[in-house]
Amino acid sequence: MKILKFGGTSVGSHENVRRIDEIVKGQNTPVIVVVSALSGITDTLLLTARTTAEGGEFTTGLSAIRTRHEEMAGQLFAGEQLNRVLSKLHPYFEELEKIFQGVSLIYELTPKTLDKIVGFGERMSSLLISEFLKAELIDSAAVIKTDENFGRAYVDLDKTYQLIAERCGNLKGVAVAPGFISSSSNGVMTTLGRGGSDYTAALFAAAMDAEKLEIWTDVDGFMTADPRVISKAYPIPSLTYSEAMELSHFGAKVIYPPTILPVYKKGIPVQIKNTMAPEAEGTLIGLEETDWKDRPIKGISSMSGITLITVQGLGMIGVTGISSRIFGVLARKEINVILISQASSENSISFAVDSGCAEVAREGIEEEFTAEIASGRINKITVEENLSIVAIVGEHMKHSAGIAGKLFHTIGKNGINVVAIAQGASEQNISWVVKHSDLRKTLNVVHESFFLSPYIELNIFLVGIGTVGRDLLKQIEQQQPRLMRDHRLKIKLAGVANSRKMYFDRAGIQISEVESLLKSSEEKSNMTAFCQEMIGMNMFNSVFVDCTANAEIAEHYHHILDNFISVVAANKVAASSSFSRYKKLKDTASKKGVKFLFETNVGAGLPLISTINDLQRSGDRIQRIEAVLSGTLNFIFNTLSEEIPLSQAIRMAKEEGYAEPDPRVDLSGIDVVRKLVILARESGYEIEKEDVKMEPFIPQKYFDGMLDEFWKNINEMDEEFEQRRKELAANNQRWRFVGKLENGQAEVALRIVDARHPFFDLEGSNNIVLLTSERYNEFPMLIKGYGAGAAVTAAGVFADLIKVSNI
Ligand SMILES: NC(=O)C1=CN([C@@H]2O[C@H](COP(=O)(O)OP(=O)(O)OC[C@H]3O[C@@H](n4cnc5c(N)ncnc54)[C@H](OP(=O)(O)O)[C@@H]3O)[C@@H](O)[C@H]2O)C=CC1
Ligand SMILES: N[C@@H](CC=O)C(=O)O
Repeated sequence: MKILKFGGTSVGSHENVRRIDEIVKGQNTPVIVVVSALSGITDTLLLTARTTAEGGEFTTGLSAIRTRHEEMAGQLFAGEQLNRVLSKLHPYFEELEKIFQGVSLIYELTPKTLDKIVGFGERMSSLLISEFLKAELIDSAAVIKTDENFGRAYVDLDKTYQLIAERCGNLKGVAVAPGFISSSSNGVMTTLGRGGSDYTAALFAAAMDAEKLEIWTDVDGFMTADPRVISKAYPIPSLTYSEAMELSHFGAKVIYPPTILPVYKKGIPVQIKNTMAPEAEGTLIGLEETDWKDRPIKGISSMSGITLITVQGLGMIGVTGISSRIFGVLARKEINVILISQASSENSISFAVDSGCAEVAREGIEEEFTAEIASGRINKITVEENLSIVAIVGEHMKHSAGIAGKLFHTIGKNGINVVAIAQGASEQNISWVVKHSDLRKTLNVVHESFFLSPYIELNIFLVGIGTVGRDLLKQIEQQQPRLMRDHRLKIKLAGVANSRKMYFDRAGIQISEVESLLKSSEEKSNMTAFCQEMIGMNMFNSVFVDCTANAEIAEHYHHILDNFISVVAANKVAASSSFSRYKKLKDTASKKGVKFLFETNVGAGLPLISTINDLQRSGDRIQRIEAVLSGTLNFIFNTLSEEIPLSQAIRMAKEEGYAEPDPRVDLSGIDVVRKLVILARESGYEIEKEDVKMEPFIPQKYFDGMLDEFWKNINEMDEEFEQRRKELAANNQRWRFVGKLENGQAEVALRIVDARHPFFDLEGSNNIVLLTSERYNEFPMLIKGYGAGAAVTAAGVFADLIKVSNI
């Protein structure tokens, strides 16, 4: 025999009732179908009852209940059968009307009367379903025996099992039973608590030693996390009874927790199935899980609307009876304690309750400890609101070292503050309290770090969609399928800005739509507002990517890193600003456990900074750097010819995407000074830009005015450069703009090199770096290649992004 339980949504429409019929017809064993009230009916019954007791009218509610059932009957039946079903329903409406009249006369609604009223929902739905399935109707109230604890009666299991077995022992086909309702030994109607229909089904299953209990609901089973918050959450194929209990107790409303015990005792498997998608596997609950045996964590549950109350005081230490008094008060006030945390110092006890009961709890405790509070032995009771509880659940956490370590490390790294923690010695559940505003991020972080997510997400906020930024987006779009396939990495663009507009979307911005979304966006670009929005979105694994050359934007890095967001910068301004600022940014990143990466600041995509870092970390010491670090200048010097004068070569460098947004930064030598400073600092030298000796090769007057004037006037230098170029060519010599660091002294200058010099053959916009270190001494390390350009620079930024993702 099987027990199939269908919830309110599953019986909420005639289409769904027809689905139930299909599901039941597919069974090849006797079946007891337990049903809830039609969706919404229990709430209407409760509301109407309460309104009536407060002097309101009941006719509207009653007529809504009547219409709903009559309509459903009209949709399921026709002709003679419809008349028969309606004639069976009408006595219920009449009885209900009489009860409401009684309540309206005496303005009183006892728990006993309320149980009587709400029980009508299941009585009427079971009538409709049994008629439609042409099944026998079992009166659950006659076989489930309880005490008279109305609203949530306690079941007399022995008696109930005996009565069910007697009633259903000879059942051959299909029977339908109302969920939720029961009766006392005096025959008074009781109920099993909200959600009690699951429990009814479990009682039938246990009494009949059923082969299986199937709970048919409107979700695909237990999910790895709350799917309303985590879009990547997916069904857990199997759980043990205790895992299901832990998960259902704590947020996941898939099954009513008391349901588990009767079936667990008999070892009856429970299958959670979706009535709307019967083909989905659902979740199988049993003594042992059938899948995911290697996963320590099966799911994450969460609960919002939590308040944490803390009783604290030096006078509590070593004093017996404090806990008993705290929880005694709460028990007397019928307040359910959801989580308890006490440090071994005994200096404080914190407990979490539903926010709706927090005030009553606080008052009760203050009253209980009036004397201790007055004498200062206990401080004022503290109440923290707007909290959520999150729990990870899994039987294999037991004796698995490192789970808590990994959990709290990951949470902390994402800037989430843990307000309180509790772990039972059963080691099946670690629960902790966070601010409600951190809930989404917490769930995402944990879901990902424990491999519950099918992929890792990196949330990108990109500023600057010019030569580099645009190519970066293109590369991400092209590479995304591969990253997903090989590394389970999804790069999600959550915010973008150029100098005019900005745009955000937590769900992810389609790369192909970036330009048009920015164009139509109503948000004007403003970096303070951008950072505010980005930080406020509180997304995990967030990275701010700066593909501008803007100094103001660089000012925001500290605030960004301080808020646990990594920074990847193509912009060189921050890393080459004052040493104290550079150091502060690095320290902040390290303190906050995020990354500040700027590999492309020198040599575009060439691995210069990372190589120096590796040498340093492995104990080497950089003694000397000699380098050509300007792609633009090298391109210009390689391009100048009789046909191409200086001014045209500069334009070409700009068009090729090598030059800075303002090419004077390249021509003045400032760009190379910045780069040399960055390399020196990464090599361990405390150096400022002003310390770098620079010999300009273009007169200062061309850099003083506006950019337009520069473009207009720079051709004045063409002739002189052509003259000098010819002389060099005649001597088989070339210009190279060289940066040098030696003995901590740095200089940049235009040098003339001949064919014997290693920099002579440096083509196009290439860069070259000779690193002399304690280990690379006689023969310095040489790194050479493209040192500018959209594709290589974007690739360098991309590589930094991948480093942030830690794949
Ligand atoms: N090009 C290269 O080879 C290399 C470049 N870099 C660095 O990469 C950075 C970008 O260079 P590149 O792409 O060539 O420059 P572009 O001029 O092509 O692009 C700059 C982008 O920054 C945007 N921007 C400028 N100011 C702001 C602001 N205040 N707020 C928001 N966005 C702003 C611009 O917006 P809008 O479109 O509205 O003007 C534009 O989208 C520079 O720092 C450069 O030094 C590093 C290595 C190599
Ligand atoms: N403008 C720079 C670009 C790379 O940093 C250069 O020309 O090298």
